[in-house]
Amino acid sequence: MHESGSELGYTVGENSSEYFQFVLKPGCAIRRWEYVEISYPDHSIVGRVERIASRSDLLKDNLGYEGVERYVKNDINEIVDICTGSTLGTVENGKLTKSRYLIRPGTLVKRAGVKILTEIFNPPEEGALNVGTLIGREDVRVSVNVNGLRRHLAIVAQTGAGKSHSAGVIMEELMKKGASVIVLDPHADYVLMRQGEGGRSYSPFIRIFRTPLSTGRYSRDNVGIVEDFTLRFSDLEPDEISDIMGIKENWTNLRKIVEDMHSSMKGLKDLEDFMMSTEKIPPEDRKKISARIRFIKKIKSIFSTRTTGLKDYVSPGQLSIMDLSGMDQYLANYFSFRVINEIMDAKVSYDYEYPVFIFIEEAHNFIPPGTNTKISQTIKRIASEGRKFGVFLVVITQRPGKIDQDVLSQCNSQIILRVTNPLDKKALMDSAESISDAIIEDLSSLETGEAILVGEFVRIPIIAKIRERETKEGGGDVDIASLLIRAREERDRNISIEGDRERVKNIFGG
Ligand SMILES: Nc1ncnc2c1ncn2[C@@H]1O[C@H](COP(=O)(O)OP(=O)(O)OP(=O)(O)O)[C@@H](O)[C@H]1O
Repeated sequence: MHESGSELGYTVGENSSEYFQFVLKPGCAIRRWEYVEISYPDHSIVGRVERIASRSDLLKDNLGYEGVERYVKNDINEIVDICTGSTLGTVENGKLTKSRYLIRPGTLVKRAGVKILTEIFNPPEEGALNVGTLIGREDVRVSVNVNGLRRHLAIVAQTGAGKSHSAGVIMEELMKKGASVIVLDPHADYVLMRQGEGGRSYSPFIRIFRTPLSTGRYSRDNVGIVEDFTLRFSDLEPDEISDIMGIKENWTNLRKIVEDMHSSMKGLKDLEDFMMSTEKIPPEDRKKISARIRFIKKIKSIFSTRTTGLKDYVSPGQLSIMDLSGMDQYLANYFSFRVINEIMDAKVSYDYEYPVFIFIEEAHNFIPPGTNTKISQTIKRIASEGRKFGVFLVVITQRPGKIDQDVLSQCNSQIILRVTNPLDKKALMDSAESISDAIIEDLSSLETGEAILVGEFVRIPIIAKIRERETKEGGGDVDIASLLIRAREERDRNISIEGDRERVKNIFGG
């Protein structure tokens, strides 16, 4: 790392309050996105290097190899390195404001110091969530402000770029602050969070719920205590029974039959009663509903003597992970709807005082554009009204182009990791004014774990390296090479066992 505060060069040519360019001091190395500082007696202007170019007026492209070699061998060096920077703002009395000062040619540019960068990117605020460090400046921590999550957060990137990792970091920080957090986890990416050295300190605050229908990507031995998310049949409305039976919302005939069966039931109304009630409906209806009845019988393990409720999964400082792995999407939708609808009801009626954060992994599967399912309606409602009641979304997706655009544009803060697909870039660009052309251009060149943070939770767009996780990750990339070594070893073991058997057979016969 280069010394902070060291001289880098002087401004040249035309400069403005937004952009400036400087000629680099010989021997100085600089990288794109590095932070620089122009100091005046009463304020400092902080900028970021956006472009680096090197120019020679002598070494023209028509010179030919020998010509260039002659200059180089005679040490004729008149190469000029020009850096173009954009101003991030002016720091005056420790406060960052938009820069309106003129930068004149011939002004000294220095590498930005730790102090000034820390003032900007990691201000000492109660609501600061520590998410990582500045790219190229591991000595400068970056935090985002929890109050900026008031208008929801989107975490967007192509697969493998670090969405779940980043979401886990935000969850850890929220737990430190005592937030109530719910995670809808269709691929069991978060169920190992209680494991590992760091995870153990969080484990008293993490509960994992799994419906008996979730296949569970990791066994209970790996995950530890997992609580069943169950339903008591008698707590269900006819509409919910239809949802569970996989009867679509517009299949009104079948829904009506379920309603008739439900209203013909007497007494306890458990699943057995419900199935018996097919006897009380006309034979043609019985025929129509028979396949769905067979289906609900197959999934009867989700029913129990108790419905898992709000008090189980919402509590101050608790992170509740809903492991939905292996479930059909419509059942995942039903359970997710149940959970977030109950949260919204409790918040609207002021039954739960504290803010609740709902993380939705693979959000494009819950709210694809143009759908009007109960889960999508509820998510849309939270996106537009949640902030009034203290319910905040963290929407995680690899397909910003394949998610309801209203919900995406209600997410006023965004963590964007590597994205290369042009359609997804366009969707991002359309979703927020704060995402400029320059940001979109940079998205393809981000490394795994590098992110652009934009919107209400930061003062200015930041390019950061998201910090290491303290809790254990699930669902990371598999190391194919080491797995193949194990596969070869197993194959060779099998071959040698076979060989031994063969030899024994030859010695003893048969
Ligand atoms: N900031 C980071 N620091 C270190 N490693 C990281 C970071 N971000 C991601 N990784 C690693 O990169 C791999 C992919 O990350 P992750 O699973 O979070 O990606 P993803 O975008 O959620 O992928 P998918 O869409 O497939 O779920 C993981 O092995 C993870 O540990």
